[in-house]
Amino acid sequence: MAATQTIRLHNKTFRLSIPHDRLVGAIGEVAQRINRDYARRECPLFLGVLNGSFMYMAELLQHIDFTCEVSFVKLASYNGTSSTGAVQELIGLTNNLRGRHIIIVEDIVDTGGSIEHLIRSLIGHNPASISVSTLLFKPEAYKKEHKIDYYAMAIPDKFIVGYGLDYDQLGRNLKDIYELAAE
Ligand SMILES: O=P(O)(O)OC[C@H]1O[C@H](OP(=O)(O)OP(=O)(O)O)[C@H](O)[C@@H]1O
Ligand code: HPA
Repeated sequence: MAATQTIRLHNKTFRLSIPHDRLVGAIGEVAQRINRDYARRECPLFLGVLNGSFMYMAELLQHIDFTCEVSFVKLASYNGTSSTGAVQELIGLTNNLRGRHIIIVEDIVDTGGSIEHLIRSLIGHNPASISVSTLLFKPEAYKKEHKIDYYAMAIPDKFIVGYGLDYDQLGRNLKDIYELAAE
């Protein structure tokens, strides 16, 4: 069924930006790169960042062909459509990370504040390696130095929802990605 062209969430209108089949195609391609790079590493750990990463994680892992573990942590930094700048504490980490190869799984890297905070916390656990995988990357908004190793798609600096991403908690269930329409 064709995707709806515009939707309303709370008081805002969003228009269709990236249809589901393009997301899935791009995830398949990035998964093949991860498969090549990690084929010889001992049981890598995919570490998803909740809430937004759940859809990307579910699709990505169906394309991963090496033995791996999966876990999730939580950070929260956003209110409404702009960053509060205050990244909160990392919660939910129960794995022993010493000597592990960690692949962080994010729905979006925007300013980079969240992954910078997460990477700093993870380094303290002495993992063997850390890489970043994200469904979407906003290069024009990115303010940090850490390399974004695996991104399925680079997108313009516009607020988006769908496929795990929310506007004030709504829109995460949408199959497609929508961008905020000018009022
Ligand atoms: O690169 P940044 O500017 O830090 O933005 C990216 C982060 O913001 C969103 O999380 P949010 O804190 O909104 O939590 P959520 O996943 O529960 O929506 C998103 O899931 C990333 O984790
Ligand atoms: O564009 C976005 N949409 C939803 N959540 C986000 N978190 C960072 N950037 C975004």
